[in-house]
Order: sequence, then C-alpha cells, then structure tokens
Amino acid sequence: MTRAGKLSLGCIADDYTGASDLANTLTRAGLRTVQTIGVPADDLALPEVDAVVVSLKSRSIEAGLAVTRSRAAEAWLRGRGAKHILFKICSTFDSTDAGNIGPVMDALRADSRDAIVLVTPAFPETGRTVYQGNLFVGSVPLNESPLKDHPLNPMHDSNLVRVLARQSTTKVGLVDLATLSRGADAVRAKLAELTQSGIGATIVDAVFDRDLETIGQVALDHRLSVGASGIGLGLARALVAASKAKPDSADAMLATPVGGPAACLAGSCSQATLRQIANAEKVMPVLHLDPEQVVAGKDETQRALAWARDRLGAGPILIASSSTPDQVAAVQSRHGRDAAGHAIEQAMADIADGLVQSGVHRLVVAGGETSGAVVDRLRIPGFLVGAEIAAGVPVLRAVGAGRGEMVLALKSGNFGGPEFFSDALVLMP
Ligand SMILES: Nc1ncnc2c1ncn2[C@@H]1O[C@H](COP(=O)(O)OP(=O)(O)O)[C@@H](O)[C@H]1O
Ligand SMILES: O=C(O)[C@@H](O)C(=O)COP(=O)(O)O
Repeated sequence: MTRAGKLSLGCIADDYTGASDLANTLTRAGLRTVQTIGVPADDLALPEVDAVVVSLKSRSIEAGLAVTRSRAAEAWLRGRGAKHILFKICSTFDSTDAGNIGPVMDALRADSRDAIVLVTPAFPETGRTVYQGNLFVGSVPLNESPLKDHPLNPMHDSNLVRVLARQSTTKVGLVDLATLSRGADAVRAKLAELTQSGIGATIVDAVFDRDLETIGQVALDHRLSVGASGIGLGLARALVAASKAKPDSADAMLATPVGGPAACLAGSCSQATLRQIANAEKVMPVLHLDPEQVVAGKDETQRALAWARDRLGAGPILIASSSTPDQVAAVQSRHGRDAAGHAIEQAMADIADGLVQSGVHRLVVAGGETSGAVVDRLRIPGFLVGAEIAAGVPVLRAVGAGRGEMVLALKSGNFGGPEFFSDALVLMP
C-alpha cells in the first residue's frame, strides 16, 4: 500500500469532519493520505499512501463503544505497519466528563505500552492555542467561546489538565510553553520527570506551528499521540524531515469535474455556520427545516426533497436544520438532547439520500455528527483529498462508492469563512 509497503502514520479520527480536516493537513504537509470511513473492508482498493485516517463516529457515543471501535481501527492500522498512531480529537476538545477522549486514550495507551502520551488540541491556523494547559478559541478561553453552547457537548472548563483528568484513569501533567521553547530535548527531559511521578498523559502547550514541530519530533519517540490537526502537522513535518515519507502533491484526477446539480446541508448550530447560512441566503435558495416537525417524525423530509427537486435544475440549494442556542435549548428540553440530535441527523441523512437519487453528485455538509450520518447513509467507504476550501476543510473525492463519481465537502461546524458555501461550490465543479 505504501512505498515501503508500510504506513508512516496511522490515524483514528473521532468524527468525519475531523478526519477530513486531518487528512487535509497531512496532504498539505506532503504525506499521501486517504480517509476511510470506518475500518476498511479487505476488498477496498486503496491507492499507495503514507497515511490512513480511519474516520469513526465515536465522539458522542457511549464510551465503551468508542473504545471498542477505536481499538479495531488501531489493530487495522498497526497491521498495516503504522508505528505511530494519532488519535484525532476536536481542536475544541469536544467531550464530556464521561469521555470519550480519556477512555479511548487510556485503552490505546495500554495497547501501545507507552509510558506517557502527548496530548494537544492546538491548531493555530484555526485559532486554537494552548497556554498553561488552557485552551483558547481565538482570543477567548474555551469556556467563553461559542463551544459553551454546543448542542451535544457544551464546554465549560478551559483547563485541559482538569478536563482530561476527569475522563482518564491516569494522572495528567503539563508540558508548558517555556519548556517547549527550549526544544525537543527539554521536552524529553520533562516527560521523563512526569513519568517518574506516575503521570501517564500530558497536555502540551502550543501557540505557533514551530511548537507543533517540536511536539511532532518528540511524539515520534512514542507509539501514540492524541490531538487535533496541529499535532498532525507536527508529525507529518517530522516524518518528511526524517525522510520516512517524501513530500507529494495532490493527484490530477482529483481536479476532474463531476458536474450536475449541487446541494448543501447544514446541521451544525455553531455561530460560524449560522453566519454562513445567512450569507448563502443572498446567493441560493435556502430551506429552513422545522426541527419540531423533524423530531415529531412528520413529513418534513419529503417536504424538503420536493422543495429541492423543484429548484436543483436552476443552481445550488441549501437545506438547514440549524438554529440559535435558545431554539436548540427549547427543542432539547421538549425531546431530550440525544433524541433531538439523532432525529435531526437521520432526517439530514434521508434528505442526502434523496438528493443523490435526484442526481446530486456535489454535496456540501456542515456539522461533524451531521456529516457522519450523511456519509454513512450514502455508504461511501473512503475519500481522496483534493483542493483546500478553507483551513481544515478540503474537497473530498469519494472512492469505492457505488453511486458513481461524487465530490463532497464535510465542514466542521466552526470552520470556514463567511461565504463558505459558495467558496466550496467554486472548488467542486
Ligand atoms: N435545530 C436544532 N435543534 C437541536 N439540535 C439540532 C438542531 N439542528 C441540528 N441539531 C443537532 O445538533 C448537532 C450538531 O452537531 P454537529 O453536526 O456535529 O455540528 P458541529 O460540527 O457544529 O459540532 C447534531 O446532532 C444535530 O442533529
Ligand atoms: O479539530 C477540529 O476542530 C475539527 O477537525 C473537528 O474535529 C470538528 O468537529 P465538528 O465541529 O463536530 O465538525
């Protein structure tokens, strides 16, 4: 599968948008990368690659199930020769006190027999930095950012040493920026000190890409690391520098137009997505689903598909369930958080299925869980990474799908500029 027949890097991502974000970062850093949906079937034809990102939908499921699925992905990646595995989590550390970052990290650490695991969600390109163990989103601490209102995992503590300690069975330490700025050997010495005091995982500060390069170098001494695309960048640069992988560029086939009608679906309720939807209203027809009707199992899906079919011939359309935090809270208080989220995700998957049956082969999806539901329903086994639409969001070309050529963009709720939907469609001819 790879030049030497072995993977340089194996990755397990806890959601699909996060996986495509990481696959994008690895590709831009020079690693030939493929994103698979779940653990690949034996007969899935994959091109020669340096890195595989196995996408799971394990961020918001029961912790024990997240562990089982992550370990299955780990076994597959190790079986393909991956010496190092990155467990890709969200750059905003999306989780609850029940998990799933801690439990999955603990299980993978036990399998890898690493004494200590480096953990950092820093991704400076998208404004995620970590200082003294505190995660900042842009200029504000995590608990003051829009993530405090996330529908599934509201984040109320920006101190990641505390957050991870509540989820993990091991003690959690900190490698601070001052240590990091003294270079890889200073970090190694600090890790030895932490290990001596019985600490099995450590948050690592990072503010600039150069910090991530240092982290990447040191992480390669170990078999496991945990973090977002930033640590992926550090690992990829360290691998390329060590010549375990040669810089490579995207395949020309990725630029071949697919054509036909295009559609966008939004299930993210993030501030960024709400703004992007408002801007899309100026350039394409937008249908706002009624979440109450969706959860009540009414004919909202059929209404949406009929609306879309009347318009697809004239240009792109957008269908959104997204609402403001107050409206989300109202729906959740009536139906429960998980039931509401699940019903809306399934409605989005039904709509995606109907759209593809109506000839849509260019599809933009906003929201991690939403993207997971859609991609599962479309039974797409994997993606190659194409052009970058915005930081963390590439154009994806479906591989091995039974429904013909298809391009998608899976946008993390928080990512993308104000005109994201039109920006994406320009790059998805
Ligand atoms: N109007 C709404 N009310 C309540 N929940 C909603 C609404 N619209 C979407 N959701 C749910 O909110 C969650 C959004 O999560 P996700 O798709 O991962 O977005 P993000 O990338 O912003 O985290 C999903 O479970 C989705 O079904
Ligand atoms: O690391 C990130 O921020 C993203 O890659 C990511 O995981 C986003 O998750 P969603 O916001 O649920 O799409």
